[in-house]
Amino acid sequence: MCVGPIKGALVDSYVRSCNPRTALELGAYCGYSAVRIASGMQQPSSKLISLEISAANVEIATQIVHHAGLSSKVQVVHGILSTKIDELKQQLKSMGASTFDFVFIDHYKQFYLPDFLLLKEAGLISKGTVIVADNIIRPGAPAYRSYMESHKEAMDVVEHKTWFEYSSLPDSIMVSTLK
Ligand SMILES: C[S@@+](CC[C@H](N)C(=O)[O-])C[C@H]1O[C@@H](n2cnc3c(N)ncnc32)[C@H](O)[C@@H]1O
Repeated sequence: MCVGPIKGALVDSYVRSCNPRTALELGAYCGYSAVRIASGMQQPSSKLISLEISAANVEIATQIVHHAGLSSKVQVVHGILSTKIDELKQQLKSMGASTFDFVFIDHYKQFYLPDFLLLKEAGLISKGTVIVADNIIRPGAPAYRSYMESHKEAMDVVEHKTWFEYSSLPDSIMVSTLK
């Protein structure tokens, strides 16, 4: 499911304050959050790369992005992070960058922590990178949450209590900024 309007507005506010030139999304689904994030990226030649495991979703998200007039800003890429590290490094290099300014994590919850650690190990995130992670409570990413809570010396961490998309059930979004 997509992040929805309530949490989407929170994500928007972080995109605005971070004003990223380079952004990465893990989990495109139908492209809803990609359109929201890219719409807030105001720097010239800014770019969002959205990784998606499902080929069918890649096709749908690409069409939605095109329909929103954002094809020059968003690339929906078929695959998973562990097989795309070199490609992402090349993409960043072509933009004169080496790390992502903003990351939205919204794919399978058990991949949150391993993929965050992979981004760190690969040097794709660095001081100042803002990492926004959805669904911390529901369905829940407990390993990611406890890692963030126990590494506050390396990151500024804020957990926003909110609601699971299109419901009144509790959820939270966690925002970590690398120190
Ligand atoms: C919650 S949806 C994403 C919603 C989207 N971010 C939005 O708000 O519009 C999760 C998506 O992650 C994809 N996914 C699951 N595991 C993945 C992985 N390891 N890498 C990339 N995408 C993955 C799923 O196919 C699904 O489309």
